[in-house]
Amino acid sequence: MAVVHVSAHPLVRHKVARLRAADTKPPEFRDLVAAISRVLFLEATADLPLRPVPVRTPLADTTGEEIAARVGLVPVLRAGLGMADAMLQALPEASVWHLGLYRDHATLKPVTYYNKLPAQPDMDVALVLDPMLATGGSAVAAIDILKKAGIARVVFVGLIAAPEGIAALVAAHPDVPLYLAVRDEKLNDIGYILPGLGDAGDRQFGTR
Ligand SMILES: O=P(O)(O)OC[C@H]1O[C@H](OP(=O)(O)OP(=O)(O)O)[C@H](O)[C@@H]1O
Ligand SMILES: O=c1cc[nH]c(=O)[nH]1
Ligand SMILES: [Mg+2]
Repeated sequence: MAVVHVSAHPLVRHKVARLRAADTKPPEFRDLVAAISRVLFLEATADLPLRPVPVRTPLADTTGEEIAARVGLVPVLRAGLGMADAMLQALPEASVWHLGLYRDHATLKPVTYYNKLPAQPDMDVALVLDPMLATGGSAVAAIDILKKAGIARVVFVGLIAAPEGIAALVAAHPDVPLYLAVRDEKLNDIGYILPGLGDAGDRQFGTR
């Protein structure tokens, strides 16, 4: 059964309120996406393995630790881009694999238009990044692609999730843990999350 982790961090709750507000303009919206993503990244990577590493301080030799897992960040275009930038600042050694998916407005089904996964991905864990988990179709499709490419360990990190999307993702990929900023109430009749924040891609990049 999948682990569904909804952040209890006060900073996340504080920032999500501003993220939702209709009067938040793209520059502030992008800053908020980055700030929330940094907290979620820490929560989603708290169990990464470490290995010992020798360190010479100005005074003595000692043993430190370094992250032993190869981490891939997989932003789902467009809206996942801001999340990946924030996480890459925290872990610059991570690889970034871009996946282009958009949701067809009529069918609500995901359409894949770009895939920059390496031919032989050699990552230990891939974090799929998408601010919005609505019907779950896009997240399920992104994870299908990663698993077909041979990635054994996948984690989903999102900002706002509808119960319908969580259920669809857990049903399709029960081995994939979810790290979320907030679980919302429901989808409206055209597949948008309520109360949500509108279209996360448009709000980050000023397109409408
Ligand atoms: O759970 P789902 O029902 O699949 O919906 C969620 C998807 O919709 C949004 O992308 P969108 O299609 O708006 O593309 P964009 O990021 O380019 O705006 C969002 O960023 C997710 O990828
Ligand atoms: O509410 C929603 C649903 C899908 N995609 C978004 O950007 N927002
Ligand atoms: Mg969009």
